[in-house]
Amino acid sequence: MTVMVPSRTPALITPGQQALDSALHQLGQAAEHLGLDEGLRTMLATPRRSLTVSVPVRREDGRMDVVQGFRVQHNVSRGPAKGGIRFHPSTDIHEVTALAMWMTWKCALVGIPYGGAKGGVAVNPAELTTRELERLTRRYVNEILPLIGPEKDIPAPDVGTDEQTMAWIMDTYSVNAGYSVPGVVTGKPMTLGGSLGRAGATSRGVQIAALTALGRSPEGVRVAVQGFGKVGALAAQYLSDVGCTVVAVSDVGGAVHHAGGLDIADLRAHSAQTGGVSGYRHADAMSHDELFELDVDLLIPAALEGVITAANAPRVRARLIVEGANGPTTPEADEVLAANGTTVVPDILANAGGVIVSYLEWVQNMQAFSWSAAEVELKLRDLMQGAYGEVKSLAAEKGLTLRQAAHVIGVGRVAEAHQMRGLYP
Ligand SMILES: NC(=O)C1=CN([C@@H]2O[C@H](COP(=O)(O)OP(=O)(O)OC[C@H]3O[C@@H](n4cnc5c(N)ncnc54)[C@H](OP(=O)(O)O)[C@@H]3O)[C@@H](O)[C@H]2O)C=CC1
Ligand SMILES: O=C(O)CCC(=O)C(=O)O
Repeated sequence: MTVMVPSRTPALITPGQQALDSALHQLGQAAEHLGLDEGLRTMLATPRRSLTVSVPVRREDGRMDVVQGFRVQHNVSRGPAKGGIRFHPSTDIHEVTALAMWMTWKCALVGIPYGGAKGGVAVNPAELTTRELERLTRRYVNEILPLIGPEKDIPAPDVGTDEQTMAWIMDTYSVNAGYSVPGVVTGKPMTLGGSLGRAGATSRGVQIAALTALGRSPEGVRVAVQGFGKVGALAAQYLSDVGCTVVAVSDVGGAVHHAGGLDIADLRAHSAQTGGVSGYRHADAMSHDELFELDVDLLIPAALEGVITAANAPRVRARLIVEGANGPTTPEADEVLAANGTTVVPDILANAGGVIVSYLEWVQNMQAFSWSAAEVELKLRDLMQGAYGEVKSLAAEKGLTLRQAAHVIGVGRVAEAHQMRGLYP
């Protein structure tokens, strides 16, 4: 594909700005391929609504901390805004904007009737007690209350949040409404209207994407996973369950490696007991950087953005990368990987299982109805495999990478929605 893309800033300041720069670069490439006019490109590059809030949080010792929170609705042309809420100390408005933009293309790519959003609070949840976290979550929700709602903008879990956080969000919104509104948030506990299959949905989608991309028996396929949270740990588990050999995983505290394969269920139990993978007795410690350079067949980044860069991409030996995380590969790294013949299944396709089952949860909530685990799994599989097939065909037809093809499809569908709704009143 011949591309004219926005010039890239060499000296970037925050990881969030770097993520937004990557997202804009990817949009620029897709817009060029689609021949979108300047006005439409600007609309698609610009979030519809961005809210920055100050969130006071009363600490157990009586101290008052004030942290920043964000909710960005990137696009709502295809339906209500949808996307997770992240609690992480380095979150900023730029990162949340990039993540919201990726949600827009992701929902369009897999054909679910949503726009894209994301939220974040610049806080380290590991440093707060449960009571402090609850107070923080409720106050943040009160601050973003005018934006969210089951027909407007539906949050979900992301880094540092979980189904307990979603339960507090649902309760805070419902108390304000005066009645229970389960459809305001997805990724809820089952008892509050959660869906069977949502907890493992992103990882199940990663597994489906990985097995489809491999196109051969998973038996003996060697895997390394960066990030051992909600997405990474279950992706490792599901791949191990079908015969892959997961040789290394990492979390913030370190990486562990065992060439003969890790017992993922046992390692998950160790991590739950000790707070991390480090110190697991059936594996050796290795550095975070070494994990990316292991001689494996499949590498799954499942933590944060910008971890595969121009600096380490030349040393990546995996032939296949399946992006559990959002934005783990920079555009410069993409070029290196493509030149080296490494296939990258991009985030907006590979990790779409989460938002797909969130959509199914929301549909169930809106109809006060529930599907069985098997029904949810079937619908997830259909949507994932359908999207994968479309991306692969377009990539082959036009000579694009899977990321370029996925963006052309996602951006193209959103552009079409804008055009049909009438761009220039
Ligand atoms: N949850 C979901 O449904 C979806 C999530 N995603 C994306 O998947 C990624 C992970 O999200 P999720 O699993 O929910 O988040 P979690 O908070 O559950 O887990 C994040 C994991 O990443 C680890 N981590 C953070 N920084 C590093 C690092 N520098 N090196 C190694 N490990 C690191 C954390 O370690 P520690 O535990 O030690 O802090 C933790 O194990 C994010 O990019 C998210 O946007 C995408 C689609 C849906
Ligand atoms: O489940 C959802 O609604 C969104 C999940 C998410 O934040 C993501 O796909 O990045």
